[in-house]
Amino acid sequence: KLLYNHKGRQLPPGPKGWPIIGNLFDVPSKHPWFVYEEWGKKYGPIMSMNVLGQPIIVVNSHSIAKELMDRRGSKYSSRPQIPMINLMNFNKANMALQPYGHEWRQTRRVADYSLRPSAANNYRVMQKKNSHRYLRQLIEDPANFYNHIRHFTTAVAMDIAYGYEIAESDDHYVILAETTVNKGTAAFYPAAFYVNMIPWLARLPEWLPGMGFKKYARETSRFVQEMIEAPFAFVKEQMANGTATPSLTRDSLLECSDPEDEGRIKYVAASIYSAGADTTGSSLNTVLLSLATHPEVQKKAQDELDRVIGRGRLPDYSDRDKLPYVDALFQEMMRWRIASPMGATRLTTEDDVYDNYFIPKGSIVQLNAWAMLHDPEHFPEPDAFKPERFLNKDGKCVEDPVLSAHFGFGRRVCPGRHLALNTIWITMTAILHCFDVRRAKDATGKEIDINTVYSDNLISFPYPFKCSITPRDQASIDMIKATEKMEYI
Ligand code: HEM
Repeated sequence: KLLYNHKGRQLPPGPKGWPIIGNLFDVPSKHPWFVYEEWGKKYGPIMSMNVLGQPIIVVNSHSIAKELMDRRGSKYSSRPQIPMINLMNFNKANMALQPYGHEWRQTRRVADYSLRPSAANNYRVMQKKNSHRYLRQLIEDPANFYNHIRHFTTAVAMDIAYGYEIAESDDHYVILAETTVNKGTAAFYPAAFYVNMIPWLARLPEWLPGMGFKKYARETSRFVQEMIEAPFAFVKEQMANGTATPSLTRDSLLECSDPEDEGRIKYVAASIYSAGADTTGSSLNTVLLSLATHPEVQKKAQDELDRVIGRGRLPDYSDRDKLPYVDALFQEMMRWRIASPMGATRLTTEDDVYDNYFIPKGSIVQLNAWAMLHDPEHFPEPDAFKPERFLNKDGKCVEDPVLSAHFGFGRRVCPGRHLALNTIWITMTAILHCFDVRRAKDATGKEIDINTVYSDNLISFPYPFKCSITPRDQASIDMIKATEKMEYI
């Protein structure tokens, strides 16, 4: 019934399923982006599966994703609703989970306005300040880089959202946000809770045996509530006292005329941490991993920085146009390893036909950003790390539109992308300027291998790895130490 519909048209090709269960056992349990990339060679750039009657469409091609998500956005912009996530109210803490419709449009209006490029640029000073603190931490305790990155991305998210400066450790809001987001992401997978696969279980009373998930959801929803409300109340209190510092919450509240926008501002502010901290953190890990595994690329970028900036100061955003190789390296890093290789899942809200294939209303659509950014036709030798692929014959860095796949498509494209790119660029450039990042060595002096395959969590991270991060020279130490007394205006 599902395979042939809408005037006898067929769904896109895909693995042959079984009666009733369909492709239940074909759904990849590990690294789906690799599996779908491989399937693409057999079935083509758009594929389908049917799991217990649920159509799943997988798109490996950038141009097809653009056609469907950009040009036919009204049909492809909703999100599947995950029962446990909604029971926990976690959908209220991350607008990426909101279904398409009037309320999403209103929330998105607030997000787009407050995170637009010119607004994002206002946060550059704060991003620079936090990136400088990270550099100081790398001098003092380089082995702990993973924790420093966590602290850094949380600090940026809380500062942008609420103008709140987090404590060095054991910060109440940070613990709250981390605990909530960890509980939320753990509940995403179909197998995490039975109710995700059998939604009507949610309608049964909590006292019945096997209903423990309802109690868990009720308890977790209290964390979610506090994560959303507590920092928001902090800003309002500061505004009442006249002590609020600039933040997305303060600035949006000052400008908002529609009283209903207050709830939307709260939603967007909470989404900054839940959608922005780990994704940016993954990319900051990629900075270190890609440099440690490609010393020759690192050297070329350092030579350019030394030539353009010299050894007397740290790089700044205004230097960007003069650093084509560094920029090409930045683009290659964002192509080579991806924080969210399968993007965020979509749900279709109307029937559609693409290239004579039928795509029914209610289909889950997965956009394989990994396959798009590793398409050998577009990026020859896709797993090689080659910044040169973005340089033209005059040595200028050329922005490739396919790279946007990293941040999604169309109406639901990541609204935080300008902020994220600003954080990553300023940090990557300062690390290149001040540190040599290398593979760590074992007790015998042999280099320790680094696994460049990332985890298959919702947000994909490198598996824990070791690298050596040492200041390039005394000038590097001086430049970083000088930031302690720097005035940020
Ligand atoms: C390297 C960092 C980041 C990556 C790779 C990333 C990636 C993505 C992707 C792939 C989507 C889904 C887009 C789609 O459905 O087509 C998304 C959505 C979203 N991102 Fe980001 N993101 C990053 C950083 C951020 C930051 C810093 C923020 C907040 C300031 C943010 C806020 C959001 C929000 C709110 C959504 C949901 C948009 C909606 O559903 O309408 N992201 N992001």
